[in-house]
Amino acid sequence: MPVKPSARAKSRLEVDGVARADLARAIALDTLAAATACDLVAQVVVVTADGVLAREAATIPALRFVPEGEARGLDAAIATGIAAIDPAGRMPRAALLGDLPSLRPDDLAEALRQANSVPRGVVADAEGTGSTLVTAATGVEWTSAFGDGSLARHVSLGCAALSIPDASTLRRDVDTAVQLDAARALGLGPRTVAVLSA
Ligand SMILES: Nc1nc2c(ncn2[C@@H]2O[C@H](COP(=O)(O)OP(=O)(O)OP(=O)(O)O)[C@@H](O)[C@H]2O)c(=O)[nH]1
Ligand SMILES: C[C@H](OP(=O)(O)O)C(=O)O
Repeated sequence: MPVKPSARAKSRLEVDGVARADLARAIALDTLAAATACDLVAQVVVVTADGVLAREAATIPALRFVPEGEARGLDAAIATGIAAIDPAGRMPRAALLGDLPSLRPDDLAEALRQANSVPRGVVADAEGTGSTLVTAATGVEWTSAFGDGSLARHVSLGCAALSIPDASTLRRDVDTAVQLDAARALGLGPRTVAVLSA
């Protein structure tokens, strides 16, 4: 999971009375907590340069932090994480965006179960244009092309679009206040709720 330093993250997320960096970090922490609670996940690896996030995540079990180093941008950060844990592709790997504050472990498990039967997989975001999860099976070289309109790019890289319900919490990434409202309707994680109600 790539996580941008909170001071620079979620530039489009304006919520009255809430510090954007605190909200961005809480969203990332809720996403991390859900991923670590997923039965099909052996290890969650976070690639970040955000030291505060690393400290606050100390209460979440079994996380591994990889420094971002010289890598620049989302795909480079993911590639750094993959290289740190499994450069030869000896196990199935997945990149999960860190801005899914409603994520439920079972929704991630459903996608990973489906991913087991394809060489590469992708989960579309709720709008149907971006991506929230990209997977690669054992022995398949890692590649990702996140960013605006990434779903089509991932499909052209050979990722099968996984069949995940529209309302799955795995599809609800949050960049704007409108998307945060949509996430709230699915049920936000406790850290995000705490920041919003402080
Ligand atoms: N480590 C790392 N993570 C990134 C980087 N860019 C984006 N991410 C993470 O990738 C996920 C999706 O990020 P975006 O929605 O594209 O970026 P954002 O900064 O959160 O939001 P915007 O300001 O709206 O672009 C989030 O978990 C981000 O924290 C990066 O350069 N490095
Ligand atoms: C990263 C990007 O999503 P965003 O969060 O920028 O909408 C994507 O869909 O690949």
